Amino acid sequence: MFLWFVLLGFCSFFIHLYNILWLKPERLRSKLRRQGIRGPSPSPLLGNIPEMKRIQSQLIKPPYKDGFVSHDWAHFLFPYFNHWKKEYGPILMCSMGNIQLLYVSHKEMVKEMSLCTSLDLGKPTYLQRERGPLLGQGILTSNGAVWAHQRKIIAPELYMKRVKVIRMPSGMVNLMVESATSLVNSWEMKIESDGGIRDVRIDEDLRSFSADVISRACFGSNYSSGREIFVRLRALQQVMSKKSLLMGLPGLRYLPTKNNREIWRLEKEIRSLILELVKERKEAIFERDLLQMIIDGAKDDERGPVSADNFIVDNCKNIYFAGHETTAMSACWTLVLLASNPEWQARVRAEVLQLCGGLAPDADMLRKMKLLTMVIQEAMRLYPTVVFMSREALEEMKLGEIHVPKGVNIWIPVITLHRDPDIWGPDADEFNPERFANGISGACKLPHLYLPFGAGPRICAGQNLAMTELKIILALIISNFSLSISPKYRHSPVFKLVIEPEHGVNLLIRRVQFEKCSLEE
Ligand code: HEM
Repeated sequence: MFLWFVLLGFCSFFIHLYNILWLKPERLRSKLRRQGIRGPSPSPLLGNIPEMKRIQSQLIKPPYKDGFVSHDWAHFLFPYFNHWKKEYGPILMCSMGNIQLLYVSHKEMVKEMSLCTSLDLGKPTYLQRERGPLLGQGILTSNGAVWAHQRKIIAPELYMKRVKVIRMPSGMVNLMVESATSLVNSWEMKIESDGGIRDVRIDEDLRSFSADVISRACFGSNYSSGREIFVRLRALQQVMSKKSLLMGLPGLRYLPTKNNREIWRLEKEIRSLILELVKERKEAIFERDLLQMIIDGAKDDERGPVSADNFIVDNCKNIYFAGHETTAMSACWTLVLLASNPEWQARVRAEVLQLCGGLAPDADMLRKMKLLTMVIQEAMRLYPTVVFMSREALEEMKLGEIHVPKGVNIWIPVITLHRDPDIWGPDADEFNPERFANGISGACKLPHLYLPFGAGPRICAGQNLAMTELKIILALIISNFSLSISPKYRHSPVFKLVIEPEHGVNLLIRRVQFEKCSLEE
């Protein structure tokens, strides 16, 4: 009898595995196939992961040339998609483990998706499973009513009018200027001690700046404790990015591998640090910053105290993840572009100095920085930190001419769309901020395909805060220093959940001989 039950248990387990690993994805594929959508044949357990690895390994990267920044990097990151696109067209299907993907670079369909407001088109559910330790069930990964509740709490806090006067005594702009000024001062000290010019590794400094800003926006007076959390979140992101290509493999995250044990440790530490902060809050004076909004929002969550804690922890982690690396890396790529384009550097510097006249930028000056805005927009076109816009059909739905079955993931390759000569013209691969002189709609034929902040109801909630932060740090750097590419710099953008410089960014930095533009006393 016992043996019979064991045998039955084994059989049900294998039938279940067979169902989730092969039958279910195959059903989705056959529904797509019947509509004429094609793609590479998947293997049962890994889908197309082995072929992805094979194509990637066959790719020969051109050798580095000192000081040379080529923008032709996108196809080195995901060569398999380009390879398959040539064979199967702009809408193709493929699988990562048991995740069934629809890769869509078809312009009309991307437009349809950007405009789709249905809650049936949500964030991929695998994100909660696979990136759980980093993102949990916060605003970035949740769907339906849970997401709508989180968006209602978080998004209004990040709107422009709030960014200008956000609840800290001196306002968010001044706080950002304070953080940016301390970075400028630290570079100045380094340069002086080196006799007027210094080779500086800028990416870590920009990460610290961005961490500082977001800690202050989120945690107000507790921002130094917030930074402790950041250090661990960054470490968690690094560990988790190591396994991103295997993400579709079921059960992998439960194995006590070295990586997973590190992930679990960091996750636990982050959780207790955030909850400690919340506890301190309850005992201290009431403060109206983003953390307080999230704590108040958690009270409306009717799923009990454990869920309220998860609500707070997950959303704090989400704000960190959403706003930290993205902003730091966007600033980094913009500086690389300015350093390798001295003409634009001089034009932006002249604009900032003319508008600021040696003073710290305020909201009004920032609004008038047209050239700087154009440069940032062009940098985010060539180096979008988030390279795919991803969605899942949470119910069967029609997008364009395609009936997308429930459970199919849709990936829109932002990098490919941002380089398409049909959209941007023959100089699509070149740095030319002039194209944004008349805004995004003047820059290209299909403005809804410019997606650095995503699109639709899930568009980046922090884009105003991000643009303000970028303008402040870049204005202060460019008005105080002149930049050129260091011989140490090797241009190699890589994907680690966002697009990062593989070997960091080294720039040669000199003081410019103008009046210093810093925080006004
Ligand atoms: C240059 C910097 C930034 C870039 C490039 C960026 C980009 C993005 C992108 C592409 C998305 C996904 C949109 C989609 O799937 O359609 C997103 C979502 C989001 N971002 Fe940003 N982001 C930046 C900075 C920030 C900052 C500073 C914050 C907050 C402090 C923030 C908060 C969010 C939130 C909360 C979401 C989730 C929105 C939702 O799902 O409802 N982002 N961001």
